[in-house]
Amino acid sequence: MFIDFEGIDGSGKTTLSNLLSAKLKRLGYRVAHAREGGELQAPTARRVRELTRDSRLLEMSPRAEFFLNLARDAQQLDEVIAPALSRGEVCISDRYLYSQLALSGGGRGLPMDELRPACELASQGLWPDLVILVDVDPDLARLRKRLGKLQSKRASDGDSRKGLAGAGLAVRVRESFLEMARKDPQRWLILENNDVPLRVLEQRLVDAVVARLEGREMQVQRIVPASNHRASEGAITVQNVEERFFQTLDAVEQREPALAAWMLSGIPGLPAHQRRLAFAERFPALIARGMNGLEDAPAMDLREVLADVAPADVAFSLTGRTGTRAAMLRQRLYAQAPAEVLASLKHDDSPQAWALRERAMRDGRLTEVLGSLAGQDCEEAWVVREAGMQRKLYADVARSLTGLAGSRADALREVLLPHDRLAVLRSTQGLDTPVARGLREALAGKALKLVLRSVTGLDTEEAWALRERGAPLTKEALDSLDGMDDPRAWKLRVEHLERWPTTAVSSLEGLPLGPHAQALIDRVLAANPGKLPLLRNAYAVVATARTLAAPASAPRRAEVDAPTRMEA
Ligand SMILES: Nc1ncnc2c1ncn2[C@@H]1O[C@H](COP(=O)(O)OP(=O)(O)OP(=O)(O)O)[C@@H](O)[C@H]1O
Ligand SMILES: Cc1cn([C@H]2C[C@H](O)[C@@H](COP(=O)(O)O)O2)c(=O)[nH]c1=O
Repeated sequence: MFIDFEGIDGSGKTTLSNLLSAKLKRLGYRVAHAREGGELQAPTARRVRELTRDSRLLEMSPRAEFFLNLARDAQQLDEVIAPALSRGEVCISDRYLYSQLALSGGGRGLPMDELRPACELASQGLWPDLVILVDVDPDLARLRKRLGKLQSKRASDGDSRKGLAGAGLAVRVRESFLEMARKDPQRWLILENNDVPLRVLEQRLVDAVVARLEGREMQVQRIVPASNHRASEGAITVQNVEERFFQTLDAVEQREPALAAWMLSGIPGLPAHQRRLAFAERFPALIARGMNGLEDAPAMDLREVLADVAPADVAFSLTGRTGTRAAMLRQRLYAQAPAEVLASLKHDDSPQAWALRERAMRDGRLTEVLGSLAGQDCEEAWVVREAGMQRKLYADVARSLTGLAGSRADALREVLLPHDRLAVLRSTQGLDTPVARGLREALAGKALKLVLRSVTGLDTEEAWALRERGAPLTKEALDSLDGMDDPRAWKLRVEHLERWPTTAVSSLEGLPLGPHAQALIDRVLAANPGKLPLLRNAYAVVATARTLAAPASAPRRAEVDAPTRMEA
């Protein structure tokens, strides 16, 4: 029997397919997993995968990507899946040709009718007996994926081609999977993975698969394990969002405690701080990292407490923090976490910041010093950039130009472009310079997410045109409105709030809670009950607005543009 797992990135395919494989083996079945532990078993397929993920290949066309992905699946089929099936084993696959239909058809917009015959050829007529669609809210999938990477200390995908189109791609891919499942109910089983502990899901999955293996008919096409969300509790509104957020957090803590700790990231105010204290011993690194953007004294106290157990995360959380306590903490952390300490100095031109940079240069940490230079236009900074160019540290030099306007910076960007276009694009965040505009125009079709990020907060005709073009496709168009009160910002939020509800709300962060903002939040919450990332963002907006409105003596949030949202 051939069992395939499908679903968007971060939906839980790898986790659940591995759990199923292990359990079936324990039950005595002979099982082959074609992507054991997440690694494609065929070496050729692994090489093809590297190619499709390489972000330098920005010109890779949707058709070329499709055929490469077919090649990967054909190789897995010929080398791993077909032989296992012919040995009479149960063969489990983590993605198969349906992924290519969903990505290239649903995601990239190629005509499905033209894709299917090519998939048929690649499959040689061999299609799974059972497809498990692990279905999840795309916002939650991104959160879990990010959290998983933080906890396993794996590097983020960074510039993998995968992220470049923006988060909207996963939304379209998910819709495409659901459509395929709807049309082929005998083959597809949908397993909902939003608010259920993994062990419960695993059991339901094993029961369903064993029923199939024993020739018993499956009774259902969608497995929706009992959820903690109780509609009977009434609507969530701005008025009760604090109470409902913390109630929900309690429930999340029961099933995914690390996620609960991470959901507190960047939320100002005493109630969130008290919950951080309660989580700090169990998840020091997550709690420390999640204080990025918080400027109040209790947050600084907690950083000092966590400094020895989670030095890198505490250092990261100091980004944008100035003042004596932040400077002393950096001094203390430098020996254990020099890269993070230096990265936290972006836009800091204080004497203490320069003293640390000089120390790091003496220690031979050129790369890290370059990472600390965003926004610095003094001669010392240009000397370091020159040293970076001599060492061919092109991406790091580009990073050092982040947010820096002017002809000198643009001239260096021109030099860097042939080496690393995405790094240069990233450096144009918030800039309205000729190079920034030219690059955005050239890359909007290839790296829409980064292009939209680079116009965050920009109030130019070019930025508005890009947002209007991007908003139907991906949520990052609304991210780029963060804290903007312009009528065009409101229009975009309202027009696209059904598609990007979580982001329509988070983009209000930093704005006062006027009637317009309250009405939007209430409307989005009412339309999306039980959507966890949305509830978190709604509470973050409300808590931030309350903090900003509080008298100056009360604990306050950082600057309005500080990153208080969760990194996802
Ligand atoms: N129900 C759940 N409870 C807790 N954690 C979960 C749950 N489902 C998934 N996760 C976590 O979410 C993260 C993503 O899961 P996983 O890697 O299995 O997804 P995937 O679909 O294989 O993603 P990708 O296609 O990007 O490799 C993992 O860290 C996993 O542990
Ligand atoms: C670039 C890109 C790809 N996908 C899909 C298409 C492929 O089948 C898989 C490859 O991913 P994996 O990490 O090897 O499982 O993902 C996608 O969904 N989004 C993208 O941007």
